[in-house]
Amino acid sequence: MTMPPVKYQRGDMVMGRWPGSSLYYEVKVLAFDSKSQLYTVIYKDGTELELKEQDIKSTAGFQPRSRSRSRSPGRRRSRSRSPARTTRRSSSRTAAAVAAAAITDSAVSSRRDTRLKDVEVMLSPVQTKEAENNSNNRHEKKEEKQKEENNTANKVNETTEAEPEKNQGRYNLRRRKDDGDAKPAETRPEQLEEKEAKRVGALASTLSTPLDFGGKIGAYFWLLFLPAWVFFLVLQVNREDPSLTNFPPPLPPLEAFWDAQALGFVILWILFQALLYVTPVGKLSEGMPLRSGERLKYRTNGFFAIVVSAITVAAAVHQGVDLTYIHSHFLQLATASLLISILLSVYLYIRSRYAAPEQLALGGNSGNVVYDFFKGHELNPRIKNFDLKFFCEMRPGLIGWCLINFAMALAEMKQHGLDAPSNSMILVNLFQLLYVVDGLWNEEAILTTMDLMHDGFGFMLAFGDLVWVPFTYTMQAYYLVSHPNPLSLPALAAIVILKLVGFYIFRKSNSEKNAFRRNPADPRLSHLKTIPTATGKSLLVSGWWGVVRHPNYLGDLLMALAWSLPCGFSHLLPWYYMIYFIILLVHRDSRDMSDCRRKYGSAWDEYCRTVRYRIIPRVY
Ligand SMILES: NC(=O)c1ccc[n+]([C@@H]2O[C@H](COP(=O)([O-])OP(=O)(O)OC[C@H]3O[C@@H](n4cnc5c(N)ncnc54)[C@H](OP(=O)(O)O)[C@@H]3O)[C@@H](O)[C@H]2O)c1
Ligand SMILES: CC(C)=CCC[C@@H](C)[C@H]1CC[C@H]2C3=C(CC[C@]12C)[C@@]1(C)CC[C@H](O)C(C)(C)[C@@H]1CC3
Repeated sequence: MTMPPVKYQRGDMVMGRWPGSSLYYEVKVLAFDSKSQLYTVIYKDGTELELKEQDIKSTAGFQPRSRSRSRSPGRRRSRSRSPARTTRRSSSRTAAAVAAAAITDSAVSSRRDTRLKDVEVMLSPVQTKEAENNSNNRHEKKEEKQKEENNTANKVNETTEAEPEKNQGRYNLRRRKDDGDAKPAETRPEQLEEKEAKRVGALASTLSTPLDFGGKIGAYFWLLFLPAWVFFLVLQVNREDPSLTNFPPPLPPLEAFWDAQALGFVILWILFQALLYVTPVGKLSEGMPLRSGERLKYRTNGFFAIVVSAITVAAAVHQGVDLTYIHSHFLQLATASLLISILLSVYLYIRSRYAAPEQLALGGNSGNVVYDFFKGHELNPRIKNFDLKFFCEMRPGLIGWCLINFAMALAEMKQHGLDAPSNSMILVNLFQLLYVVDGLWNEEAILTTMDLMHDGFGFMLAFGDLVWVPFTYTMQAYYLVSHPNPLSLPALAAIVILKLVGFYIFRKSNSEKNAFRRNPADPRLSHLKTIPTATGKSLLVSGWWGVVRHPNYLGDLLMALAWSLPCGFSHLLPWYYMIYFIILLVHRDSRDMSDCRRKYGSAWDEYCRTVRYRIIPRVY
């Protein structure tokens, strides 16, 4: 069977109809999916849509508009206008003005959301002659409004008429279906047939997304560097003087890395956590809507899991189990975990090759085996209801981190003949325990984070969750075992205050965003201002998210500082987490910035203009 030729080519400038209206805007063709027969186009404000061929026209069929031709938006605005246009001038706003005007109290905006019939991006709309005639006759008033110029801003249109309703299901605004807070305005499952949604998912997953982490070469580098770095830290921290001047640490014989019993313990630990995860205790929480419109269910019983784990460990210690084994076999335990994370990543890579397109993440499809293996391609790999990514991120490594810290406290007592751990060790243990317990208590909030919503599950996260977190986040506690650092009372008090301030910012900001994403009409958030976006989702622009663009990172960084301070300043090694964390969060922030720019177009630009700093107010 021969396929009909593709009418529009990648890079063509054409006119694309805006969903639910008779308006056409100049768009650029980005891709065509032969399976779904949908074109991906990009509007001038950066919003991407998938359109059918019948909703695309070549520019030739459109009335030339002298006002918009070959003039920059700036020049157009400053141009003198005909008297006939003066009545419209007030709404011929600059992009910034429109978006600024669109910053509304969330109470108002959520009320407005429920009345919305359409969300419109104003991008120099142009109509076909036919449509214009009709409009002239039927909707004179509306036509007036539609003709107004506005090049890049998103605008929420409250006044659209019935026509959009019948059109809506034919268009696919990418990301709409994974929007949590767009229900009233956007998510109309009955209008979007399942088949259509699947096709959108399929198209989205085949689009190439920009490569992260230094691209293909970067992936090779990270694959080798990350495990090597873990071993470097583990070998270094054991030394009496773990300073950089003693680099590189002497390499032990290869056999020293391996211990079958250690592998057995790691497997047992993971199975134990898996058993707790599947135990039908606790809430079944809904994830954010996927591209297919589906919402997965997650068993969020993390707090139950850590409590049962703590009781089990306490009982084992009581029975005489020597947990200092973890300190003395750290290297072998790390090797065993690395092996498991590699095997898991191979499994994940293979199954992602057979996964349905709508189950894939938007990254990890470069076609390069190493990059895709590293980045991960399947969004939510599951064995029946067992969600591998969620489980790995929240259970064995995270709870294992606390177990290892506790073992380090016991090792410190044993090594120095103490009746109780040192103050520094207690602080590090309690601070990090609080962080983990909080994460598990608010486990549902993880469902609105980048990793869960957008990232595929591959080596990076599998290794990060099973090796990186338990074996490098425990460096401070490990360091303190052989490098005691007595703390004065004022120092101790200052560190505790720092931790609490950081924790407060972290928790409040994460909860605010999570509550808003889950229910934007939440009355507790009615005092907050928001910016509507073309996807139907809004952005918080006051409250914590109006202070900086990532207030949660700020709180996290303050806490990280409080974790390193108890170790003193004699070595750089216990500061490793702080340094790594700054790099990680700065990189995550810029990754998120470009993702959000792609998703929200000029609304995101407006958010960035309103909230100028990324993580630290007035600094960064
Ligand atoms: N300890 C560690 O190793 C570690 C590592 C990384 C992260 N973390 C912590 O994990 C938590 C989650 O971090 P994350 O990196 O996933 O990022 P995040 O800040 O939780 O999520 C970013 C997402 O939030 C939404 N968003 C951004 N600005 C918004 C606004 N103004 N209003 C409403 N929604 C907005 C956007 O998603 P949508 O618009 O699509 O909803 C954006 O993609 C953070 O607290 C972070 O500190 C810890
Ligand atoms: C391999 C490397 C260098 C990176 C992998 C990153 C990975 C270790 C982190 C990515 C997201 C992080 C995260 C937490 C732990 C570390 C990550 C998985 C988190 C579960 C820690 C506890 C918090 O309360 C949290 C907010 C739930 C965290 C969510 C993000």
